[in-house]
Amino acid sequence: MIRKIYRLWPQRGLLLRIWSLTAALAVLQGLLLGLLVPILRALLRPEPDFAAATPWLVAGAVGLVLHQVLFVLSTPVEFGAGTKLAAQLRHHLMRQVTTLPLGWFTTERKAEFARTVTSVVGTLAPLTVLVGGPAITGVVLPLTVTAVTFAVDWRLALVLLGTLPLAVLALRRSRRIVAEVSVDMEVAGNEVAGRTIEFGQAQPVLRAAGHGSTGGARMRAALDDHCGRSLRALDRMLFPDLSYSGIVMAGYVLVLVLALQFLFTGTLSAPDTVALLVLVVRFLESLGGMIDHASGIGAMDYLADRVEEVRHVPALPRAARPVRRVDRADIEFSDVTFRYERGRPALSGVSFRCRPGTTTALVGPSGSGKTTVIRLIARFFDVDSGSVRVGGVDVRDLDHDVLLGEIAIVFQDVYLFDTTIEENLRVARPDATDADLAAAARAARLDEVLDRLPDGWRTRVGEGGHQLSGGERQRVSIARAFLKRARVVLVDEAASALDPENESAVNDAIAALAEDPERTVIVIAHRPTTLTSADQVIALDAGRVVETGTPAELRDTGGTFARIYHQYENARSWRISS
Ligand SMILES: Nc1ncnc2c1ncn2[C@@H]1O[C@H](COP(=O)(O)OP(=O)(O)OP(=O)(O)O)[C@@H](O)[C@H]1O
Repeated sequence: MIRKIYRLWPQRGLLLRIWSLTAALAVLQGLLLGLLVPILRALLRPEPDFAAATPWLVAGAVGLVLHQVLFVLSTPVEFGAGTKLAAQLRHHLMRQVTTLPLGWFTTERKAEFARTVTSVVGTLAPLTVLVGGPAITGVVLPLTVTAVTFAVDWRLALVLLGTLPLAVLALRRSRRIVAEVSVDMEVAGNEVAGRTIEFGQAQPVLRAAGHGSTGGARMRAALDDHCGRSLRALDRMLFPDLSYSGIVMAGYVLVLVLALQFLFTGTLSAPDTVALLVLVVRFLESLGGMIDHASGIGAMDYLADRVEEVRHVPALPRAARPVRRVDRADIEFSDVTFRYERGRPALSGVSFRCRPGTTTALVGPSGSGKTTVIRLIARFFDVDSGSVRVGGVDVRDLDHDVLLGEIAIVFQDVYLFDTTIEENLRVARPDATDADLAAAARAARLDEVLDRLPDGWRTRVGEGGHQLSGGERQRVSIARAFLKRARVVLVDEAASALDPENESAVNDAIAALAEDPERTVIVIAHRPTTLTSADQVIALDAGRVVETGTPAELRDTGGTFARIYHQYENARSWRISS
């Protein structure tokens, strides 16, 4: 356990200092107790021999001072150590996720990662100090006492030594059960949290149905389940707790009986018996105290596994000698096949080429693989076979930062940081001048939005950008692409209807992006205007390219493109007439 936690931490200096001070204090305590043997031997006789006891008493006094000094030294090291350790691990995890494939960041994993960085690390770090320390004492002190006992009476030392593995086995069992129970309780806790949110949101419905104060059945079921699981958890932990205490107690009784028997048979002197009984009490006390920390140790085990899960996600493989320059921004798929973790291949044998200065429209029914094409260009994932090339270089051989520096992605659900519009644009190029910002805003038709907002560039957009409409957020995103001077722009056009002003602004902005002869634009197209203005259309179906050509060539073929084009046209005329 201690080794597992130790390996988990990126910087081990602080942990090492805390734990070595704790271990040193435990060894010193055991040795100080051991001094009782020569002291009692010298003093507990018909004629006490103070001269013989004096060096041991002096050694004891020096040992006590040393103990106090170590204790004073360890206090400031431990003070705030939990917070420092949490910060170290959090920084490490944050660095680690920047190396992961972007495809790893699904909604569930993002939530899980947020929980790991906040609550899991926040609980684990203080536990390593509050529980890790006593756990080390609980092992080191009994071992030191056993070693001292060996020097006095090997028979009793063997009994102590025999108690240790039995106690460790019982403790392990208890720890395993705590870990299992923790998972169970977390599932029940998440269910209660989910039902509580639902309960809050469903208040109008519940009240309309006359259940406002009594609550919904699902909420009650979740609470009952949580209560039931808690009681079962307590039941499950009771037996291992009792068996551990039983083993420790049996060890104590056995040593007591044997010590008295050795005393009365004359094989153990009275002073040694007294000293050994004191040692044994301390041995059992610190060993017995471990059960109080069993749940803490079990929790540490479980939390450490959760952190390990994130730490062991394989990073994107990096080329040994990555290419750091791309001359042209053309994109080429050669016989690409790709499958997500589960399911059938999302793309099979896909080949196409997009030249700089052109716009390519990707079309196809839902699930045909359009988004996957975009993800593979930005190397969210690596292909299973074939290759994706940007500027003639396989994206796996390109330096990842260079690749991402060339690409701008305009998602449907653009995420904006909870700060000003200006800061949100500067993410694309932190050293941009005001003139650069203004030019990018003009090209993306964001300037019209800024003119309307009372605080202009300094308008805060709210969490995720919710203070702006979908079309306005897309304009911010397109402005970022201009500012970044990205030579590859990948756009996922909003599938849902934008208001006419936003729609025409976003259309114009995408068209303006395509005017740069060095830029390659690929759009997942959902609007007839985008489809007709594209230089090339690639129609996908079930992960395969089924048509490639210009819009004019494909419009009257009766194929996938023609069908989708007419559907979009019909939807648009329906919207206009309704
Ligand atoms: N993260 C994922 N994990 C597993 N399967 C996925 C994932 N993303 C997409 N898929 C599957 O891959 C296939 C292609 O999906 P993709 O999102 O590329 O299609 P699409 O044409 O963009 O669809 P839509 O128009 O609905 O967005 C689908 O069968 C989809 O279910």
